[in-house]
Amino acid sequence: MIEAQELTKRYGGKTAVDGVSFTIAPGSVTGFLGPNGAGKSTTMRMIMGLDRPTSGTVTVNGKPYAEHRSPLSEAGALLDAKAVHPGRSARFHLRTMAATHHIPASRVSEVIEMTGLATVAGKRVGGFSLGMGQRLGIASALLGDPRTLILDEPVNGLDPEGVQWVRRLVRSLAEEGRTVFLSSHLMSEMAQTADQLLVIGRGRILAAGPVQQVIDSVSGAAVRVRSPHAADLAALVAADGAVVSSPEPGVLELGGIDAARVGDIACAHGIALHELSPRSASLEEAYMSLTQDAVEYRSTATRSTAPPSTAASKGTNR
Ligand SMILES: Nc1ncnc2c1ncn2[C@@H]1O[C@H](COP(=O)(O)OP(=O)(O)OP(=O)(O)O)[C@@H](O)[C@H]1O
Repeated sequence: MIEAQELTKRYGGKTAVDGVSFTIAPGSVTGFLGPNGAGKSTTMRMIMGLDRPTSGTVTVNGKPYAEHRSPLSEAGALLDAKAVHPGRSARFHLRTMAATHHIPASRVSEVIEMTGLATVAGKRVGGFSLGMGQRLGIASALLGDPRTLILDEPVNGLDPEGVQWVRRLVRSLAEEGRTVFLSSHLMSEMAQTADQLLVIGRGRILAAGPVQQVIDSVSGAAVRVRSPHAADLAALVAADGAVVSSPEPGVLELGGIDAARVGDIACAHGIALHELSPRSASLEEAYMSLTQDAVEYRSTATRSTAPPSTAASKGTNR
């Protein structure tokens, strides 16, 4: 369990995290989403006691992380996969961590197996690919068999098999009752992996809750209907409070009403329906809509009409 109360972090004049309060519950995977610079890494570092809050508090399993007697069994984190001495082997790195935290060496072998590092565990970390570095970071996070896992971009650099592996791993850790809090920029991945979402923009919480609830809160439930009597139906559902639009003759797109209510109204008035489909936005659409005012670094549009030699205009960061 992670609990933040009015958590704030300022760097000079820059407010990276601005009075956020949230609870990350055990037994589920909570996805942490937000544009570049939104404050995700800063929040995660404060949870792990690596950055001191300017004000507010954050606890892990009931206490500030640094106050736990065996912190690695309370929370394990992957925050910066590159933060390992490049001259050390993966096994040496994990053994050193284990020795300083009274974790048995047998656990080092276990996490090496769990993370698929067995064939490279004796090699220098400096020669690792991005994906191997991520696996080592996840192995380090798992070393203390922690009740809470905090993973910043864990699938970054992993191949599709690795991405699936992370998904299965975090799901099974949550099913064991652990708290799993992870960030990712891959919306499709998040939609498949997370149960809950916390969306942050410019240091503030934009949305929080179960994935579908967050999507519906942004896009609203919508229903598509096809009927030979679309105009009659439009008048009836509008009188019931629905927002009606008609993208083509005979087709209605309705907001503010659910499919069951539309079906009941049509039935009560003897109106035939040829299609009645609830529609939901994708997580990506909901995310874009939620964060549109909170994006700090926006790409310029690529001009599709430019000749091939100039069409590859690069997104520029402000
Ligand atoms: N040590 C620091 N000193 C000054 N400013 C910082 C520092 N760390 C972060 N910031 C600023 O705080 C804001 C939040 O940064 P943070 O790294 O937490 O965002 P993020 O959501 O993790 O972004 P990304 O998705 O790009 O990793 C940014 O504007 C960043 O430039």
